[in-house]
This record gives sequence, C-alpha cells and structure tokens, in this order.
Amino acid sequence: EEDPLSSSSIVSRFQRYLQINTVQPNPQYYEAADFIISQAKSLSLEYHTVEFVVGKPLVLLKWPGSNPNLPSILLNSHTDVVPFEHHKWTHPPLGAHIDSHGNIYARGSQDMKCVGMQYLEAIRRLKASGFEPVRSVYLSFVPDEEIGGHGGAEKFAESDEFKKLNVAIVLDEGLPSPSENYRAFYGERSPWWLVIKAVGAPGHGAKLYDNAALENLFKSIESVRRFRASQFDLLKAGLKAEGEVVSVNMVSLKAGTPSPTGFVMNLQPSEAEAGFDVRLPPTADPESLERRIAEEWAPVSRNMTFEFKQKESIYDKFGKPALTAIDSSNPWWNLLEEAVRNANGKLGNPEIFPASTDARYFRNQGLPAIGFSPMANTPSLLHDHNEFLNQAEYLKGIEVYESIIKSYASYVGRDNFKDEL
Ligand code: MET
Ligand SMILES: [Zn+2]
Ligand SMILES: [Zn+2]
Repeated sequence: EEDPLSSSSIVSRFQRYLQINTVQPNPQYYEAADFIISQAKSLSLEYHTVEFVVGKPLVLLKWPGSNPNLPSILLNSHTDVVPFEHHKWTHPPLGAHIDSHGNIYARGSQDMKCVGMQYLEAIRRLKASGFEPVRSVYLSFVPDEEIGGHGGAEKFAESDEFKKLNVAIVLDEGLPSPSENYRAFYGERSPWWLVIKAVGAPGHGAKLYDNAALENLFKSIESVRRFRASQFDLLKAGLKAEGEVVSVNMVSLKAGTPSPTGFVMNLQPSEAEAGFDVRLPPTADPESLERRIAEEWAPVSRNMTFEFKQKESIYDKFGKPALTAIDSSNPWWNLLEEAVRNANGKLGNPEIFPASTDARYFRNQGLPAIGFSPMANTPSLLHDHNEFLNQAEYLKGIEVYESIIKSYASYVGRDNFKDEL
C-alpha cells in the first residue's frame, strides 16, 4: 500500500475532494461531509456534524490539546464552490486534471478546497512527526459561504456551541499572490448588493420622449459609472489598494417585453432594473454612500427606487470597524509572520480582503481572524474560468501550515494584550 505521506497520495486526496460536486446552488454537502469524516478517521481526529440549516452540514473536527484550559485555534474553510461555464474551461471543472506543468484544474482549487485539505495534510504530517498540541485545534468545514454564509459560518459564530470552543484565533481564506510573497488579510470589505429600479412611460420604439424607464435607468447607470471611475482611478494611480476603495460593478440588467423570438423591438418598456455588487472598505463612510444612492443613483425625482439584496455593516457587534489588530496587541499576527518565515516563505504587508469571507462573522464576535491561503507565484482565478493550483505550490502550502499550526498550538503566552493596554 502507498505511503499516505507521499506527494502522490497527498495530491490524489486533494483531487478526490475537488471532484466532489459542491457547486452552488445544489452542493452535495453529505458527500463532502463523508469525505471529510473519512479523513478525520484516518487522522484519529474527533468529529461531529451540526446542521444549523437542515441539509447543510457543518463538519467540526478536533485535535485535543494537552491543556484544555487554554483558548483554542480554529481553522475554517468552506466546502461549497461557485458555478462555472463548463464549455469555457480547457479541462472539466470537476475533473481535477493535472497538466504537464503540474497545474491542477478544478473549481475550488484556489477557493478554497485547497486550504481545507492543506489543514488536514499539515496535521497528518505533524502527527507523523510526533508533535502534540498544547492548545486544542479545531477545523470547521462550513456550507454556503458563496451565497452569504447565513446557513453556515454566521450561525456557527453566533452559536453557544461555538462559544464552548473558547476560540482564541481564527484562520480563514485569503488570496493567491502572483509574486513570491504570500498575502494575508486582517479585514475585509462589506458587501452591499443593490438593485436599482426605474419606471417610465411605455411608448412606440420609434418615438423620442423623456422619462422612458430605460432612459431613467441609464441616467443612474451613468452616475454609478462616474463614481466607479473615481474609485478605480485611486487604485490605478496606486494611491489606494484594492481593499481600500469602494467598488461597484453592474452584475445584472433586466428590461424588455419578451416575445417568442426574443424581445419586442418596437416597444419601449415601462420597467427596468440593474443590479450592482458594491463593496465597502471598513474605513468607508456608509451614511455618505447611502445618501449618494438615494440622491444620485436612485433619485425619487426620476421615480427611481432601490432595494438591498444584502447590506452588511462595516462594524462588529461592539460598534467598531471589524478589523483584526496587526500590532503587538495581537500575538497571533507576529506568530504567523514568524511561522511563515520558518517555512521559508515570505508574507507581504497585511491587506484588506477586497471581497468577503466567513472571517467577518468571527471578527464580528470580537475575535481576531486572519485571511491566509498559501498560494504564491499563482494568478488569482477565484470565480474565473480555468481555476488551477500548481501541485508543487499546494505541497509547499502544507509545509507552511505545518509551521503555523505547530507555532499556534504550542503558544502558551497571553492570547490578547488589548484589554491590558
Ligand atoms: C457576500 S457573501 C461572500 C461570497 C463571496 N465570498 C464573495 O465575496 O462574493
Ligand atoms: Zn472562498
Ligand atoms: Zn468564492
């Protein structure tokens, strides 16, 4: 039988996880849970599943520490992945095909089945080396991150079950880095999913008149685009980073009178709407953006209305921007830097995650949470066609986690200096 610690067994376990269809909106969560539990068994980890929402299992694993009084470490990952356009990929998105360069192609290879498996493989190696944790290490494999996390990490982080784990620090996903420096994230932007609706007089397609619904909508779109350009310019000029500007992208457009052959071409419709994915940095002024939406993007003077499909606060439950400290008040930050260095890796400057992750639910509880996915020399292909991760980079990431878990689980100093300052 093959050595479970060999590179080829490690990579083939990753392929098996990638091949499980956990694609939204119909993820095969039980199949994923069975696989994770089989891994837990092979590692002699404690396991159990919780269903905060029926049909959406969250798998929780535990590697007990020798000192159960010390607060624990939580390694979080989501099991679901976003959909794909099958025919636009060079290799099947659920195939986990490895090409001649060692690139593993699959949806979830970067976001974030890699991380979930790397945690497990790091533990496999640590166990084989005889390492015993002082702090308990928990692994949570959560559902539904890609549709908002409401049936997964959000409920988990607010649960009594979670409080009992007495978690000191959470690790969750980050982003790949095209350079040799890994990226790490101490905060993230808040999603506002906005739909703007216009109404107007219907009329002949040949007639030029004011206040048609689509004319009204396009005035708004022009205003949104001017704002978008102003934020994008800050980014292009290098004055701000991706996570420090407000982004707004149009993601849907709905209008027209359907006909069997497409749309009626000589009728101007009386309703139209556009959807926008807006992301606010933790340093943004939410009130001023809301005013801009009401006064410029959807003004009542044009009979416009708007609705939020999602509108998250930039503040934690104590009313402060949900940011994890990266100064000496947070020992876990320095430990991470040191552990990555010990594994011959380099960490870039801490950043604000430009999209959103489940880490926000833990930060909202006042806990430190760091976003980190050890992928260097890798183009960022999250939610894109042909998402891949190189197998050598994947294996390197396991060594990085080995170093981090070892350091975190052995740390017996104070968890947080904040209260004493
Ligand atoms: C807004 S829920 C988060 C879903 C996904 N991670 C995103 O950033 O779009
Ligand atoms: Zn993700
Ligand atoms: Zn994602």
